[in-house]
Amino acid sequence: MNPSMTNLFPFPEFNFEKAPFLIAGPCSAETPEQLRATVSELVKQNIQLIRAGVWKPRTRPNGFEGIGALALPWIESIKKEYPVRFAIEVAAANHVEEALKSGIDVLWIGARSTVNPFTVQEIAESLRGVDIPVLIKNPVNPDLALWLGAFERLESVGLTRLGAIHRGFSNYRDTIHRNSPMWQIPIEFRTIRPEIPMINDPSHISGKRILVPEIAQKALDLNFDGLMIESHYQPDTAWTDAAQQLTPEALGELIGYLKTRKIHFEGPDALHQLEEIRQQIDESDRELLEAFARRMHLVEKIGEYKKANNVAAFQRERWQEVFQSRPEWGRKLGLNSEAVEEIYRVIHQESIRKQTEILDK
Ligand SMILES: O=C(O)C(=O)C[C@]1(C(=O)O)C=C[C@@H](O)C=C1
Repeated sequence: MNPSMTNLFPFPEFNFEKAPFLIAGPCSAETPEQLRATVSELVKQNIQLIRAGVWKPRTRPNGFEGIGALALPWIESIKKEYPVRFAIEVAAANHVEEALKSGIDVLWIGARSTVNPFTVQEIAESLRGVDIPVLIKNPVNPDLALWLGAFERLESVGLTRLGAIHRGFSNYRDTIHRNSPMWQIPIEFRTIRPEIPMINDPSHISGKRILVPEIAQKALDLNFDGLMIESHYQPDTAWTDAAQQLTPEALGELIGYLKTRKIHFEGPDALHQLEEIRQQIDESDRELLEAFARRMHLVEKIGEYKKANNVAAFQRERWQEVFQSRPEWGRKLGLNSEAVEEIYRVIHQESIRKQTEILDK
């Protein structure tokens, strides 16, 4: 368990030992009955932090845009009945004001707000001097700097209890996922800000309940600190995101079979073996780089030859030949041909950079 989770959620009753830490609840608060029924079932699954959308940013107008502040008294009364805390989304200063007045425990900034520095700044200003956990979803577009920038804006007004939510990135057309996970972005985020807990939202990435388990498991394989999963007592009747919500019972089953991973290897034998394999990796990386340097040397040689003969750096036909054959060579060696393609894209970029440098010298 990441110790910074206890800093993020300084609630003594929260049980972080029972990994993964879960936030669950309906996409939207719809009616007092729906919210109460969902919470009463989630409590049976040991959920301690309930999510519920109160103000809903919708892509198109005239849809259900959330109950708004009218749902806040429902939350207050449910909190008196059940041992739960609530997290809601805020997208403007007046949302923050209403949420704080109603004793909401945790706020989150949605993907459509993170994308807009004015909105994030407005929310930050409205939170100056307030000590409350705030979770920041990744922006809808795959822009790591924008995501990091939102944290900096909240930190600059003195907020210290911050967490990140990875909810995936928008697609132009429908793909298998509603939002592409682009796992490398949260990985890079955690390399830069390792102290910030990272929560995965498999519901918004998958968009379909059937895909929620594999995304949730992948997040745990990557050692995410928690999961935020949409759950509704009658998902098929949900007013928003009906396809991706799980019943509390299905959520309980999912929790039962998700596997959490240890952060590190344990015991001298395991460590010794790991060390040995890592030494072999160091060795093959050296060989790889030597091969790359040899290749670049040949590319430079062709570059000089191109300069002497006044020939363009980019040679489409030869490049197509290389680009088509190498993934196939890789595949025969048991490698993932898409990864080989990716590597050759980068290699070609570097060849072109080097040769244009030579041509323009
Ligand atoms: O074959 C060439 O002309 C090269 O310069 C080598 C190379 C490569 O990296 O393989 C680089 C640039 C060209 O567009 C095609 C291929």
